[in-house]
Amino acid sequence: MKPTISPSILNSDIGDLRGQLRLISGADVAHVDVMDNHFVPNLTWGLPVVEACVRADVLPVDAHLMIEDPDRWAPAYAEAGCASVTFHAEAAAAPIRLAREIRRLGARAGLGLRPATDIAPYAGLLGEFDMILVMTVEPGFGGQRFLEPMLEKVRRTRAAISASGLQISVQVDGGVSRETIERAAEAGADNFVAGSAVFRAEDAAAEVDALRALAGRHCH
Ligand SMILES: O=C(CO)[C@@H](O)[C@H](O)COP(=O)(O)O
Ligand SMILES: [Co+2]
Repeated sequence: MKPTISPSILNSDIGDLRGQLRLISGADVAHVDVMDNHFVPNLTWGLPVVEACVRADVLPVDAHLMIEDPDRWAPAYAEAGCASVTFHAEAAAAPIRLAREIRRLGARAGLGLRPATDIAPYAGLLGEFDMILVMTVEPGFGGQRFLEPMLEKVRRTRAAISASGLQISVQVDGGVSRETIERAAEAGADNFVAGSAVFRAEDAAAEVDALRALAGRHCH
């Protein structure tokens, strides 16, 4: 699979949302983190800001919902025009029904896994999803250190997908940088969320290109 780079706008200057999205227009997708201060101990924004990202029409929008009760809230993000909507396995009451609803509304469905959540119980559900998100930090904040033990989970996730014969993306999110992206790609990830690595770089566009090139050495 060709590597795709999804900068997270979590730590960008969102007072200038459109400008920040233009800065990363050479990326593949804009990753937008929705946090509700319940599922994670942090609060960001909700549907209006995500709609503004979609309306800016710079990049497809990947909504990462770190919220309780995604069964209730996630469909609205698909209706808003997000290219993909990821909800967390730990929070969903009816993940299959929710994934089908997201797809019916025209978005790709993603299943997010906290570091402590294994892929094995969800292996039978892979066909319901377009993307599996392996969190490589504890969700809630940008700028954290990449959790190396998650590489093993990325490997097992990719192996389960290969065994199923399906074409499903493996996304890694958290601490992805020039230092870590190659190991994540080698383990089987093909979609890379990078927040601080991109927005703290002097040249965000060049950083996106550099990350893509490094991942491309390992993605097939
Ligand atoms: O979902 C999250 C955090 O919970 C991420 O999308 C972060 O925003 C990524 O930021 P960096 O770790 O790349 O700084
Ligand atoms: Co995220």
